[in-house]
Amino acid sequence: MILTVDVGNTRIKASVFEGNTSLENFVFEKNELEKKIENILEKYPNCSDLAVASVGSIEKQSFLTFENRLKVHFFSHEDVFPFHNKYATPKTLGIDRMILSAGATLQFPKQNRLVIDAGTCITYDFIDENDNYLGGAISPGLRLRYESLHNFTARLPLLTLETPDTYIGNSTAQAIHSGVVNGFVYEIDGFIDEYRKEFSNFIIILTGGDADFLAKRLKNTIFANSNFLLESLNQTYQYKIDND
Ligand SMILES: Nc1ncnc2c1ncn2[C@@H]1O[C@H](COP(=O)(O)OP(=O)(O)OP(=O)(O)O)[C@@H](O)[C@H]1O
Ligand SMILES: CC(C)(CO)[C@@H](O)C(=O)NCCC(=O)O
Ligand SMILES: [K+]
Repeated sequence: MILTVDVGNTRIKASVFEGNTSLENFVFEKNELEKKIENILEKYPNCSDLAVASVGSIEKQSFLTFENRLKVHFFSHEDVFPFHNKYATPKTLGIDRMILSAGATLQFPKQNRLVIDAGTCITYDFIDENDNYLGGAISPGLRLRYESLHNFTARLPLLTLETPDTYIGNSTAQAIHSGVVNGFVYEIDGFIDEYRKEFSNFIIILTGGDADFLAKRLKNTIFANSNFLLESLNQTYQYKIDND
């Protein structure tokens, strides 16, 4: 059994895998890390490996305490990945984007793939049918948009996610919901349309904390898999073991 841990910008997600099957998922805050992992290992004592991808502030050292019980692997740019990295600054490419791209490459061989992760940030990653990682985009996520409007203006309230009735918001609240939610949806549909102009065929993988909310609102039909990063982490770890 493999325990996979995704340290995101906001929260931590973990899953226990038996082969390719996820047995249970966990979500927790950064200050609970050690205690939560202890609990998971108590419940699943057959975990033999711990695979971590972190874009957050948590470093490798935080996982060293588990090394006497499990094989711990903290993913970095030094690892083997199943794609050719064409990013001009490969060392600064987020490890979450690398894991998502590895998962897309391994799960959907020999085709163009676009991965959209709607989390704290929205990230777009494109891997072509020859397994070249080309790059993509980074923009603010849904919650970050609500928070930025409030934090960087004098008068805008902090609102929580609500689906706007129309794109013509007729009050401050409706205008904000329209700007944030419709803007979010138009952006993603717009990017997909742009990729369609250049690549006739590609599969789209939508993941992240806002994936389910988004999937039903996009013009383009896409299947959401909010577990894709953890699944990819499990697969990239197996790939690493086979190719080291
Ligand atoms: N409890 C929650 N805390 C934070 N965001 C949440 C929560 N529940 C739903 N969300 C939604 O999920 C989005 C954040 O996604 P996610 O949880 O994937 O972020 P994350 O943990 O920071 O991971 P990453 O850094 O990989 O994006 C927010 O825009 C928000 O709308
Ligand atoms: C874009 C985020 C914040 C998304 O989690 C992360 O992938 C990151 O910190 N990336 C580094 C910059 C880059 O990917 O080019
Ligand atoms: K993200």
